[in-house]
Amino acid sequence: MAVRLGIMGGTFDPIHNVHLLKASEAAYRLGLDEVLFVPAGRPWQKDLLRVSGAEERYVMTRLAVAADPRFSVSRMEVDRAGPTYAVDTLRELRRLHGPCVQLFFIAGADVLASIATWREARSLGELAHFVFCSRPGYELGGSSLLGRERVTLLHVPVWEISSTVIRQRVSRVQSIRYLVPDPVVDYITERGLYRE
Ligand SMILES: Nc1ncnc2c1ncn2[C@@H]1O[C@H](COP(=O)(O)OP(=O)(O)OP(=O)(O)O)[C@@H](O)[C@H]1O
Ligand SMILES: O=C(O)c1ccc[n+]([C@@H]2O[C@H](COP(=O)([O-])O)[C@@H](O)[C@H]2O)c1
Repeated sequence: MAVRLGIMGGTFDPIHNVHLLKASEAAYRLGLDEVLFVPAGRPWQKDLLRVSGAEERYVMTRLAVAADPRFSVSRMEVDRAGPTYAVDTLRELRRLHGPCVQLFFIAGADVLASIATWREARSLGELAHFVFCSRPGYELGGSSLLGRERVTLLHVPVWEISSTVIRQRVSRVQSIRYLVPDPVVDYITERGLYRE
């Protein structure tokens, strides 16, 4: 039987508990065998001068998923030169795993509105099935670009957490405990990240 592989892409600056909740819900609801977290190396649609180093974001992602045997982390986008495009990642995963794997790209509802701006957007639906999760402030609707049969809409218990909120809380010396996994809290504290 084909392996069902979830791909959880993100800048993860830092990774937070909603990222983990979404991956877990998608794994449960779609019967995924594994979810691969893929920290973006150079997320070209974000202000790169304000994004933490890829290596730090990769380490935080490793720390966050370590306790869950369904989750793993890929360095593929961190190690790839140039701007990070999902289309390259999906093609590389297809090449690595061959035709016996089914790919499921997991994203938040905000991505529905912006996916048309992604590199080679029209090819994405041919490379993976897309799973969009509810997110406060964003409509969870269909995608004319990807096509109905290539998309699953997933209602997850929503939280108004974002990496932006986490960074702001750290800079204001507010607690982030229970918003991000404990080992990530400790790493942020030890490295003095987001203090400004
Ligand atoms: N609260 C949330 N609910 C649902 N999806 C979310 C939520 N936060 C992030 N995501 C999704 O997780 C994926 C990775 O997002 P990202 O790493 O940019 O986190 P973020 O919290 O959106 O970051 P930032 O606040 O820095 O923009 C994206 O698909 C995004 O839509
Ligand atoms: O392929 C693209 O052009 C593209 C443009 C913007 C975002 N993405 C991917 O979307 C995922 C979430 O991105 P972000 O910027 O919300 O952290 C992550 O895997 C990014 O690499 C991909």
